[in-house]
Amino acid sequence: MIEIHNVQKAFDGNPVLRGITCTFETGKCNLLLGGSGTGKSVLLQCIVGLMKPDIGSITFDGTVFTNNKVGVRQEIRRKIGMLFQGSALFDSMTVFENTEFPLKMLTPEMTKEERRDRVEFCLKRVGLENAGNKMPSEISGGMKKRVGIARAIAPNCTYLFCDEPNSGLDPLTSIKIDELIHEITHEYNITTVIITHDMNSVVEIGEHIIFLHKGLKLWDGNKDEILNAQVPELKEFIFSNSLVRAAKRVDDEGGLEAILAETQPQG
Ligand SMILES: Nc1ncnc2c1ncn2[C@@H]1O[C@H](COP(=O)(O)OP(=O)(O)OP(=O)(O)O)[C@@H](O)[C@H]1O
Repeated sequence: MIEIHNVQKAFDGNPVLRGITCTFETGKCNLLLGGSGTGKSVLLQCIVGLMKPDIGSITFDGTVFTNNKVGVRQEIRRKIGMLFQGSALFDSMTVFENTEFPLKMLTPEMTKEERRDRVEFCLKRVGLENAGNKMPSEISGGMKKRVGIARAIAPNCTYLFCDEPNSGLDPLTSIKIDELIHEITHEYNITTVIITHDMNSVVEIGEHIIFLHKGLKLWDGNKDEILNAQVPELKEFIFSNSLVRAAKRVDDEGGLEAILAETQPQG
């Protein structure tokens, strides 16, 4: 479990995080949801230690990360896997080498054979058992995300952070990537945090959702509760999504058949 307590961050006097308190639960997909510029990436960077909050604390499974000794912070960092927005693969390395990279960095005690076994296991787990020799330029966007996931879990991460894992993917591939992240989270009991503004992900894998708006947490709950949330900013966010609007219209206007009948060309 990751506990965030009263985290505040400002740039040049402009507050971006205005006292965020929330928890990310173990073994669940925790979605950090919100529109552009609401502070999701800044919060993520504070959590993984790339940025320092001005005020507040961040605790990983009972160990305080903020302002703790370098050794303690490094130990926590080693348990963090990151799936970056653009996958961030090394173009000059094969899929196998990309996946092996964090093992070389973080677990120098592993032998070459142990690393190979682990990489092969992870690539198989994400459905890329035959792609190890390919270069990033030779694979699709969805495959790149899969390599990113394999690389993140290779060192047996306890915490997995995914920055907009669906960006640049078609809807079907997005669902598959969401499903994979969900399966892995449950299989290995990982605390997964996913930055998103994708309502499809909310519906598919939103086991715990934290809604940010202008640097404040305005709501948290799960996918079954979100459509009934009585927070105007959240409602506005949800219903700005065209699919949700369409679904609501189907509901309001007596089903899809009625809408289709109404929109059929006459004569
Ligand atoms: N290093 C920085 N220096 C100054 N301002 C920053 C910095 N990083 C972020 N900001 C500002 O903080 C605000 C929140 O940015 P952030 O990237 O966290 O938004 P976001 O919710 O992740 O948006 P998006 O979904 O568009 O990525 C923005 O106004 C941004 O310009």
